[in-house]
Amino acid sequence: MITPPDVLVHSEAEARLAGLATPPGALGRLGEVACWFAATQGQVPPPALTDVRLVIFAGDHGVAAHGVSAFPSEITGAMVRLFLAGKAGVSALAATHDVSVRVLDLGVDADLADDPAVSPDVTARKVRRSSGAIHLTDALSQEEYDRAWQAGCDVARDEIAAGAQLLISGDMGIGNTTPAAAMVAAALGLPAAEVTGRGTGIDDASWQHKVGVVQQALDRVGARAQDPHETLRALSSADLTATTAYLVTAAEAGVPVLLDGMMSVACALTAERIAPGAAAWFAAGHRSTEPGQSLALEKLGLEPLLDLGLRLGEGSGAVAAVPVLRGAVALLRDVALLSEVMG
Ligand SMILES: Cc1cc2ncn([C@H]3O[C@H](COP(=O)(O)O)[C@@H](O)[C@H]3O)c2cc1C
Ligand SMILES: O=C(O)c1cccnc1
Repeated sequence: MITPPDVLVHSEAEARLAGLATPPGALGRLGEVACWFAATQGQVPPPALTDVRLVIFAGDHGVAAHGVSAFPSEITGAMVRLFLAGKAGVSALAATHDVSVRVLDLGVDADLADDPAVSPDVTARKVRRSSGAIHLTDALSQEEYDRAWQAGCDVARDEIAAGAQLLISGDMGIGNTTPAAAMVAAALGLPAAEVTGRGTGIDDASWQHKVGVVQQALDRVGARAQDPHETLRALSSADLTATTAYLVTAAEAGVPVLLDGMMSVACALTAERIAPGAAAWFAAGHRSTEPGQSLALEKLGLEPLLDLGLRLGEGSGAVAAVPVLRGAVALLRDVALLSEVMG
């Protein structure tokens, strides 16, 4: 069981919120998320939110070759290069909101280590080239699983040691909404049709096919999906396993996480299965268009800060929510108390 954020500090934060020179409740969800952040920092008023770190977990998925995505796997490696060049969607948001970006290749099909523009720390923890096609075979061997898990733990510890006040997980991997859907179905005991979305934008016929693939994966794994580690090994991938380990490690270390879309939240749901109580350290950045993401958030008891119709991934929805959280923290820190104003 994970130790939750400090309950006494949370009450103290609520008392300060109630005393601010604002009508009671006027700050709505901003007030709630500010109190949550204060509790994670163990301090009222909380420190200003300055050090926010995004780690993008990249990897390819064997299932992508089976008609589940609108795009080919070659995009994954190309996007990793674009993150490193600071030119992807999430790069623009992260630069605007002062969020650092680190990219980790756990299982990209392309051999990025050959590229002089890719620094060795990006590829140092690579587990394999492309995880297994989950409807036909387990995503990872036990040995690969252990290495992916360790990589996620290590990168979280690294970012925490470097001063992270808040962590974000991002994803890059064509086809990854398929394993993420399988992870949510396994956790919630739901059929594939309820959790499967359109990912990069597939048509009706491809969606029907994708539902069949997710269901085939669930049927193949059977009762093994009752175990969260087996769920990851059989139904996820190197990148999603590392993401889950990163989230568990953050919660164990008492560092809060702002969750992103389908992949981030599927991993958060799995992290909660592995380490009950972990979700108390998570806040939801945004609501994605993937149905499985909303179902998983509901199960975790998390209400997203933003609902913008985003379906990009990369950590973009969480990074877009950083200024909202920063503003909430500033309100709890910097607004005068009504008692002071009234003398
Ligand atoms: C150019 C491009 C950039 C992306 N950035 C994130 N994704 C997102 O889309 C993919 C998941 O959707 P699906 O399961 O349908 O393949 C992942 O790579 C995810 O990170 C992208 C996808 C594309 C095409
Ligand atoms: O929910 C997401 O993050 C998402 C949705 C579609 C494609 N890529 C990511």
